[in-house]
Amino acid sequence: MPQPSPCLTLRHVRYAVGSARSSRGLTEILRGVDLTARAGEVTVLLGPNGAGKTTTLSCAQGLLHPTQGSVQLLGQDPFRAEADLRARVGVMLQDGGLPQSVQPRALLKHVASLHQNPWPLEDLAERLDMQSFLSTSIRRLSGGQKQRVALAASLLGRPEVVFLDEPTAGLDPQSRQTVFELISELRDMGMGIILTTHLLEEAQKLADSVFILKDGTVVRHGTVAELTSTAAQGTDATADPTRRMVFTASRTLTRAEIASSPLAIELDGGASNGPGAAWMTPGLSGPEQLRALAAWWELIDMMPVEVRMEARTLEDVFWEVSVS
Ligand SMILES: Nc1ncnc2c1ncn2[C@@H]1O[C@H](COP(=O)(O)OP(=O)(O)OP(=O)(O)O)[C@@H](O)[C@H]1O
Repeated sequence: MPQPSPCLTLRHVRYAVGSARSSRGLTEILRGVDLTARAGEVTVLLGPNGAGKTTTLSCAQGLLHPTQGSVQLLGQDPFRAEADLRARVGVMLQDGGLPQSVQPRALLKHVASLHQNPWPLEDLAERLDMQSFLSTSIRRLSGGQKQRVALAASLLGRPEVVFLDEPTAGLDPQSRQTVFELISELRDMGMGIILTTHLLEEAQKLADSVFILKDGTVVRHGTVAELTSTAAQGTDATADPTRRMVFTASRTLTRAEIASSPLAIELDGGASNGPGAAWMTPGLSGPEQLRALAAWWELIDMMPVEVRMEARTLEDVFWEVSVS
């Protein structure tokens, strides 16, 4: 099947702040970002705090001009584009960007009036379960309610591309599910959706394409299946990259014990060493490695509370990238 056309491309985008002449010099925030997002797909940007996600989105939206490299958004340079491009692109403002004294209904009506073929307000409000607070001033809304107002404002113009910076931050599980469903539907309607999130489970469910940033560059990219089936760095070449084993320790492991493990082990998902901590080993090639681990448990006199095999997830890939 032919790939859908790109709605956004970033080629070798560099962005620096400061001045070569000042004592502090130039600080490079983006160090050559390459990224392609396609119409009818959800493209997710992941990365630890400070990786450069927001700066990448700002360059993609034309809010910042790259120091080097090029950006094409719907075939145009967004930094120099005219108003017609703005009407085709939706951007979700963070809470601080919403006018606080206005009611959502008035704000959304105003936004709708700026577009030729807006989404009917009542319909969108119903989809996002917003009817009960359309007439409450934004200042008095909860964080999750404000989040939905911002999302609705970005979608009202039926944009071809929408940028969503952490669209489900602060939402309860039910509202999060509502937003997931809406995003999936918009994708199926052909919208290009570019989003950042710290919720890796959400990224795994929604993403057609994932870009993991670290220190201002893309360190991994691909579909979730591609990322989770690529062997982790430092893994035995014979290991199955799609599987990992997790065991829950009954007590704290000493440094010497960890170093004596026959397979590299890491605390799972940022857990801390202690009783009940989950340790994982990425990729097991066969039962002989499990036997070696069991022999090690016997040697250090530690019987795990739980042992399980799991499919490798996007979260595993994220942690591998974050600690490497
Ligand atoms: N104008 C600026 N001047 C100096 N440093 C900046 C500027 N803008 C961003 N930075 C730095 O660049 C790095 C990347 O910032 P950015 O906001 O793009 O990261 P992020 O991946 O979105 O992080 P988070 O997940 O915390 O939102 C950070 O270390 C930030 O402090």
